[in-house]
Amino acid sequence: MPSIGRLHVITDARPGRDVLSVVAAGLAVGADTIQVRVPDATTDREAYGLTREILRMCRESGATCLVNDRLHVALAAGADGGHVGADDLPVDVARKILGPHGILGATARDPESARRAVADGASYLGVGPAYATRTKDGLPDPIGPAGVAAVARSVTVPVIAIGGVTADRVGELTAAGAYGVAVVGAVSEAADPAKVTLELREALR
Ligand SMILES: Cc1ncc(COP(=O)(O)OP(=O)(O)O)c(N)n1
Ligand SMILES: Cc1ncsc1CCOP(=O)(O)O
Ligand SMILES: [Mg+2]
Repeated sequence: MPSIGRLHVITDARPGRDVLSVVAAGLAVGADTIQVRVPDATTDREAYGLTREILRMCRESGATCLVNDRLHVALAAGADGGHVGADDLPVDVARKILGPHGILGATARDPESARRAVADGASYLGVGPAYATRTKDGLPDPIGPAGVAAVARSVTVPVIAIGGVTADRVGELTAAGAYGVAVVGAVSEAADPAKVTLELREALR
């Protein structure tokens, strides 16, 4: 049975990123969950192919493979689940599609939406943006560790903090009640993605 994991490396959907080499580097040093997140312009055919390759890498490493937004691709590829936010299928509908055993992440930034997402079938919550981030445009203001704590107090499912996460910030996020973290830029922008992933892994101990 795949686990939700504590160190989620999310593929960088920005142009010019070497996604597979970053995934390989992260898996080699302990990333326990990979989330496949692609540009909106990516075709389903391309998303499926990428997911199948990343799933193969995850199976070799014993890591969990999730797909962002496109649950049909997750199902078609045989991934372990998916992640939905405000612009994606509603959580209750996503749960119906994934079935009772799939891992379903949902984005939440306050206790009310967090409780609703869990009631609707979320297995874990992606909570943030915890800090400012350049990776995704149009986000609301960061909620900080205090905002993560408010959500973590309100639910019993794992909280994965996301948004501007770096190794030096992991301690305050786990102290706030986060079970784990999700990272894009700190790993994908690193000269040595494996080194940064290892630092994140160590910070989660
Ligand atoms: C672990 C995790 N948390 C939050 C998100 C954000 O998902 P969403 O709000 O659907 O935004 P997009 O990622 O689809 O742009 C996530 N992907 N993973
Ligand atoms: C997809 C998403 N949702 C909230 S923040 C974010 C991007 C996180 O990227 P980074 O780890 O580089 O801040
Ligand atoms: Mg989404």
